[in-house]
Amino acid sequence: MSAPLAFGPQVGVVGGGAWGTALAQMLASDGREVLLWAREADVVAAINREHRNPQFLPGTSLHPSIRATESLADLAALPVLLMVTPAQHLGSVLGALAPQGSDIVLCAKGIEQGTGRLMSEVAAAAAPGAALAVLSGPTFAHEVADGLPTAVTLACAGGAAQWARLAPVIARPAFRPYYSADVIGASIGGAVKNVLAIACGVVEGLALGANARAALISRGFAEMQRLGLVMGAEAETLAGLSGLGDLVLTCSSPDSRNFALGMALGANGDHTGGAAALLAERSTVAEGAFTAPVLASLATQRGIAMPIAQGVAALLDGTLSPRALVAQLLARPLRPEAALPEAMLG
Ligand SMILES: NC(=O)C1=CN([C@@H]2O[C@H](COP(=O)(O)OP(=O)(O)OC[C@H]3O[C@@H](n4cnc5c(N)ncnc54)[C@H](O)[C@@H]3O)[C@@H](O)[C@H]2O)C=CC1
Ligand SMILES: O=C(CO)COP(=O)(O)O
Repeated sequence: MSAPLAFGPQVGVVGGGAWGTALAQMLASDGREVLLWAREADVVAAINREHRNPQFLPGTSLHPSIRATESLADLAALPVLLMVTPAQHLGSVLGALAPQGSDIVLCAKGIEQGTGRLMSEVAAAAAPGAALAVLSGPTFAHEVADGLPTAVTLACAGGAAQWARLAPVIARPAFRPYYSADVIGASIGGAVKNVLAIACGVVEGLALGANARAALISRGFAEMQRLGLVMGAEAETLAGLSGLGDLVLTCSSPDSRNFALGMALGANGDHTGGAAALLAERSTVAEGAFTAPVLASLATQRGIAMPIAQGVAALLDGTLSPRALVAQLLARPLRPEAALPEAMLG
C-alpha cells in the first residue's frame, strides 16, 4: 500500500474528541498530513503548539503532521472527510461544513433523537449527493492512538469503487478495514451496542457475575439482530466487527464510557433517578444514554421485542431502579432462544 501522490492534507477529521484525535493519530502514523477540526479553541491550540489533546486524549503525543483548525471551511474541499462528532451533532456540523464532493466517512455511533434516523440517513439529508461510508467496529480510542492492532468494518454506500478509493487512504499496517456495502447494518450495530453496554455495566455495578453479563451480551445481540433485520441490515454485518465485535468489546471493559456509566448506575441498587446527575457531571459522551430512548420508541413503534434496551431507557429516565431492571428481565415469560421471526413479535 502506498500513500497517494498529492501535496497537502488529503484527509480531514471533523471532531477533536477522543475518537477523532485517535483517528487523526492513526492516519498520520506514516507521516501523512491530516487536518483536524476541533470545536474548542484550547484543543486546537494544544494540538498545534504542543502536539497533545489533554482534554480528550490525555497522555498521547500526537504526530506533528496533524494540524488543527477551528474553521470548518478549511476542510470543505478535502477529498476524504471523517465525521467524528457525537451522533446528535452530526447533522448540524455536516450541514455547516457543506462538503464539496468529498467521500464522507461516518464514525459516530448513535441514532438521532426526535427523528429516529441512522447516521447514514442524517448525513444523506445534511450533505445531499455526498459519497457516504460508515467506519465502525471494536475500537477503543486510546488503543488506536497507541498503534495497537485494530480491525473495523468500512461500509461503502458507493460499493467497490468507493472502497477502492477509501481503503488506501484509511488502512494502515495495524489498522485494518474490512469491506462491506451494508451501510445500514454498520450504522445499527454501533448504536445498539452502546445501550447494551450500559446494561452490562449495571450488571457489573450490582456484582451479578460473569454468567449474567454473558447472558446479557447474547440476549442483547438478539435485540440488535431483530431491530437490524427489520430495518434492512444484513445478518452477517450484525455478526461482524461493527455488531457483535463491538458489542463484546464495549460490554467487557470499564474503558467503555457506556459500560462505566452503567456501573455507576448499578451502584444505585434499589434507587431510581440517579442518571441525570451522573450524566451532568460527564465531560465525555456516553452515546447509549442518547440512543436508549430512541431504541425504546423504535421497538414500540415497530413491535420489536427489545426488553434490555427498553429497560435501559426506563433506568435512565428514572422510572426503574437497577435492581428492578434486572428483576423485570428475569421475570419475562420463558421462550425459545432463536426463532427470529416469532421473537420479533415479542
Ligand atoms: N472514544 C472512543 O473510543 C470511540 C468513540 N466513538 C464515537 O465517536 C463519537 C465521538 O466520540 P468521542 O470522540 O469519544 O467524544 P469525546 O467524549 O471524547 O468528546 C466529546 C466531543 O463532543 C464534541 N461536542 C460537544 N458538543 C458539541 C456540539 N454542540 N457540536 C459538535 N461537537 C460537540 C466535543 O467537541 C468533543 O469532540 C461518538 O459517537 C462515539 O460513540 C467511536 C469509536 C470509538
Ligand atoms: O465505541 C467504542 C469502542 O468501539 C467506545 O465505547 P464507549 O463510547 O462506550 O467508550
